Amino acid sequence: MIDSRVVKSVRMNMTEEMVERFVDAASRGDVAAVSSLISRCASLLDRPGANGWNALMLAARNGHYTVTETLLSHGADRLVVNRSSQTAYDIAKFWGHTHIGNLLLGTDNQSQHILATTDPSQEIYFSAEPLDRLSERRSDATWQQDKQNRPDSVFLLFSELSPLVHSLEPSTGSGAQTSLCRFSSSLVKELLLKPGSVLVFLGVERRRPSSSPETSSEPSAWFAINSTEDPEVLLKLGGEKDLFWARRPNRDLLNFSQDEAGILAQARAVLAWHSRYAFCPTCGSSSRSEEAGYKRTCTNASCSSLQGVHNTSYPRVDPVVIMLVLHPDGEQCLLGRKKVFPTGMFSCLAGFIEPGESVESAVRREVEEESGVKVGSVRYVACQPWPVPSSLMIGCLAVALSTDIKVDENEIEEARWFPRQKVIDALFRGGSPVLLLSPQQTIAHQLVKHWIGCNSNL
Ligand SMILES: NC(=O)c1ccc[n+]([C@@H]2O[C@H](COP(=O)([O-])OP(=O)(O)OC[C@H]3O[C@@H](n4cnc5c(N)ncnc54)[C@H](O)[C@@H]3O)[C@@H](O)[C@H]2O)c1
Ligand SMILES: [Mg+2]
Ligand SMILES: [Mg+2]
Ligand SMILES: [Mg+2]
Ligand SMILES: [Zn+2]
Repeated sequence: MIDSRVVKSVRMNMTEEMVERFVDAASRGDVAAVSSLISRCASLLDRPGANGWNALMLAARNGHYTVTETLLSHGADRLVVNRSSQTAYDIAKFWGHTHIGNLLLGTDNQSQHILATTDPSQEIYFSAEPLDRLSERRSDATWQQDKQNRPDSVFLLFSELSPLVHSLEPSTGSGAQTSLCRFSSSLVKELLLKPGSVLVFLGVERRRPSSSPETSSEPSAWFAINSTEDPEVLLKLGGEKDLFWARRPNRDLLNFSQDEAGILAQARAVLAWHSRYAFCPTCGSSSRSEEAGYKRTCTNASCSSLQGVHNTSYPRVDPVVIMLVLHPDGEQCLLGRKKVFPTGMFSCLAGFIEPGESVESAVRREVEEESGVKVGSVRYVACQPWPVPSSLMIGCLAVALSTDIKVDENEIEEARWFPRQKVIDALFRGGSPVLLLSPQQTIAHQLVKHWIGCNSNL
């Protein structure tokens, strides 16, 4: 006679073994095994393995998109937590699998749609890093000279900080409307000898475009030049091509591909610093560019800036907080408009961080100064280099403690609480006379989208 306890224990072992096989398949990204095991035993879906992690968490941990999708399509519960109280979404986010995080946030078709549109590669405009900056090479004059002479090196041309660009055919499909004009060393050789030219080494390509011929085994170096020569004369350097200067910073700089925008953010901010620091901030003597454009040194031998390290000798970045303030009810957000905004446009509040201030304090101070609203908790979300001239926008979500609005009319014309649905309409159904958001290339837009995405799971 078989002891029923033995049968039960054997069954339990078999189930546990199956659970382990199932979570292991999810962890390895084996979609076929995951699907076949679910079809044999649907109850496996949310079962945790011995370490407390279920299949969805492991797929999220290891970046397996299709497995995550399969598990969700079978109804996996995305709110289950592991022993550290993390959901699969928390895990995907922690390990940087943004696309899986977005997938996990969606609860229905509507929010899937919303989230799908938040992922045009998920990169924040101006923040791509296609070049390796190779900072250790900046003081290697021989290496720099060699790179400047190479035929495959790329030179970008700026006049008064505006880049020389050409229009792209819409058929390129990248969404970019303009592209940076690339010059070879022979074309800019003479320009580099002019006293008003400033040269900055940007870095070397991390990846070679597959279409470009393998002219050398080394990746191409990129440089930026700001010239004070007559812009009309400079245009002729490009030959017959249809080139123009992208002059309006807040508009013309937003039409590039993600990679070019990243290069532009670096080049323009460093060149802007050169144009503003031609004279030493310590003694007023002239200063000269060194370290491939990453340092300016005072020409006055007795200047105290030559003793020790001084931040005035290096390119400057101004930190700015930009925040989407949420109403305590979680269903509205605070947006403001400056007088200069187009009609109907509202955006996140923003302000420069002051010396001796934390990000959180700056968020609370700027929101209260500009809108009269008091803010409690603050959470960092993402940042964006903003090369106008050289800010770093530090994007946060913040929760209001008070709701009465009293704007500082010097900075803001109007601030209002906008219900979630109005914001969704403005994001996904185009702007309306009621609410027009800033373009998607801005972090303000991305913060709003992020809030809508997060909220869809609540
Ligand atoms: N990418 C985006 O989504 C986005 C959105 C909003 C603002 N921004 C940028 O953020 C920056 C700051 O926003 P703001 O204008 O509301 O800031 P703000 O609220 O601090 O007000 C600006 C004022 O601060 C003072 N100020 C203090 N430190 C400064 C500094 N280092 N440089 C210039 N002025 C300084 C000046 O008097 C200036 O007029 C703006 O330059 C804007 O270009 C970007
Ligand atoms: Mg302010
Ligand atoms: Mg402001
Ligand atoms: Mg301020
Ligand atoms: Zn000096």
